[in-house]
This record gives sequence, C-alpha cells and structure tokens, in this order.
Amino acid sequence: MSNVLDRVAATIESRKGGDPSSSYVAKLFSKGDDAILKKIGEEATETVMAAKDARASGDASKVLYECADLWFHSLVLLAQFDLTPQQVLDELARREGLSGLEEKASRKE
Ligand SMILES: N=c1c2ncn([C@@H]3O[C@H](COP(=O)(O)OP(=O)(O)OP(=O)(O)O)[C@@H](O)[C@H]3O)c2ncn1[C@@H]1O[C@H](COP(=O)(O)O)[C@@H](O)[C@H]1O
Repeated sequence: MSNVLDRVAATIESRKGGDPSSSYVAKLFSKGDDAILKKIGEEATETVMAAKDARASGDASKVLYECADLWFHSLVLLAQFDLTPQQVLDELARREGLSGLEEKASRKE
C-alpha cells in the first residue's frame, strides 16, 4: 500500500464484520448505509461551518480537521459500496484533460 488513502482504506476494509464495541468503523458498518450517510452529511455541514468561521477569524486550521473527517467518512462510504480511493483518483485523472464544460458533457447520466 503506497499512500495514506490506500492504507486507511485497507484498515477500513479490514473492519467489515468486526467488533462494533472495539472499532468505530466496525460500528458504522454494523449500523449500515443510513448511519454512514448521516455522518457524511454532518461532516459536510461541519466543514462548511469551519470555513465560515475561518473567514471570520483568519484561522483556517479547523477547515483541515473537518476536511479530514469528511474524507475519512467518504472512505467508509466507498468501502460500503466496495469502491476504492484509487477509483476516485482515476476519475479525477480522467477529468484532468477536460474543461469543466467537457467534463459535464462526458457524464453518463
Ligand atoms: N481517521 C479516522 C477517523 N477520523 C475521525 N474518526 C472518528 O469519527 C468520529 C467523528 O465524529 P464527530 O466529529 O461527529 O465526533 P463524535 O461526536 O465523537 O461522533 P459520533 O461517535 O457521535 O459519531 C469520531 O468518533 C472519531 O473518532 C475516525 N475514526 C477512525 N479513523 C481511521 O480509521 C482507523 C480504524 O478505526 P477503528 O475502526 O476505530 O479502529 C483508525 O486507525 C484511523 O486510521
């Protein structure tokens, strides 16, 4: 495993079916989709609030912590659907050669 995202994703994967009383991630998996999605919503909201506070205070450090929480819970969501961070990175790499308008036109929906 070459980078932090891969290592954390592997740890998250290893928690599937684990003991909810000793692992935060195992507890989230045991609760299922709604609990994971609720955390994503909470962490996204906390990120927005941290950014608004950072503009007011000039201290952006909390934005970092909240983004880390959001990324972490996004990794849990990916694992819940048997997806990997590499697949997200591949999608970002695919978009690198496109303008924003071309990217929108390339979507499957
Ligand atoms: N990176 C993280 C990580 N970031 C945040 N968190 C947890 O995510 C939760 C964040 O939720 P909140 O900020 O809302 O705080 P809270 O009120 O305590 O949240 P709730 O417990 O009420 O949901 C906290 O419980 C944090 O401990 C994390 N828990 C685990 N990891 C990684 O996942 C690995 C496996 O963790 P376990 O499954 O606990 O062993 C760890 O080694 C880390 O690498």
